[in-house]
Amino acid sequence: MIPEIIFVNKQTEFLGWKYIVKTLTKSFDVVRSVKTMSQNIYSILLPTFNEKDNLPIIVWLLVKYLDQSQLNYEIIIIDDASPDGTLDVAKQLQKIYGEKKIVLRPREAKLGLGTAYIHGIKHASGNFIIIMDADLSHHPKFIPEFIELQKKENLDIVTGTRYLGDGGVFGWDFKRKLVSRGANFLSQLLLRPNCSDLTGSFRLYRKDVLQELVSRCVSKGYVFQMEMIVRARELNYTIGEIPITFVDRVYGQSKLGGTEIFQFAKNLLYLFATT
Ligand SMILES: Nc1nc2c(ncn2[C@@H]2O[C@H](COP(=O)(O)OP(=O)(O)O[C@H]3O[C@H](CO)[C@@H](O)[C@H](O)[C@@H]3O)[C@@H](O)[C@H]2O)c(=O)[nH]1
Ligand SMILES: [Mg+2]
Repeated sequence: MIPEIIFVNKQTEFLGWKYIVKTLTKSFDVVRSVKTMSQNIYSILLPTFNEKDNLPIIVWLLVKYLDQSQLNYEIIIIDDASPDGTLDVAKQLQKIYGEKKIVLRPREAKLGLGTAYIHGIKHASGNFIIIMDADLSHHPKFIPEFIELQKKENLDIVTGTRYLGDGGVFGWDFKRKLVSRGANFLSQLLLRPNCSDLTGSFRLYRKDVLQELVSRCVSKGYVFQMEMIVRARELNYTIGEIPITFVDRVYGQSKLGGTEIFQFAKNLLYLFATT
């Protein structure tokens, strides 16, 4: 009789512990998921046109640096019917990393960089948006720095700058450097935006701020970047700057041509006259 009672007691004791462990594990899970839910979500927009060789590398680097920083994120690829098969590569990446991490939002034709961003924003589920080039000119290692500055100063926008501190440009020929410097100099002179790199396109925005800016922007091409900062200043949004290194692409070609430069000059004068 006595050994039986001891056995029953031992069994209830064991079941009791099992119950406590189970309940604790459940509560930890709840705490963990509440913590993740309250975290920010970052939507990274990658516009692509003929980037089949660059896309796998940039995605790998993004996953590496964002996972390392334990961030919640999604990568939205906006491909404009690239003839080199970029979309097929993007589909393979989606199979590898999953549909939650890699979101595909292709378009039927090459409709321009500015509208590619607008298209991406419509499908973004994050409360912060990161805009960057897909050709490895913008290194994902800078993203955690953008986020840290945004959090520290509670900023609306953080923009990468090639023209402050340790920032710089590598691999461009003299002509391209002149175009970039010239565009920045003229914009600074005419618009006085109080931002050192107006034409750069590596940026972090609060989503609602970006939506507001986009609704006020008239530019469609590369000049879109400059207009966003000018409009942000108009609306008194706060902007921080992080020095970045911009390295010219290894694979493929730049899509910036004479038409884009002409558009830039036209829109610069328009902004000068209207703001
Ligand atoms: N979807 C889509 N993507 C495009 C298009 N045009 C360009 N892209 C993508 O946009 C990114 C930048 O294009 P590049 O052609 O590599 O630009 P860049 O000459 O290197 O110019 C860079 O520097 C300029 C400042 O000096 C920036 O103004 C510009 O945004 C970009 O960062 C790349 O990922 C490219 O595939 C388009 O029409 N549609
Ligand atoms: Mg480029």
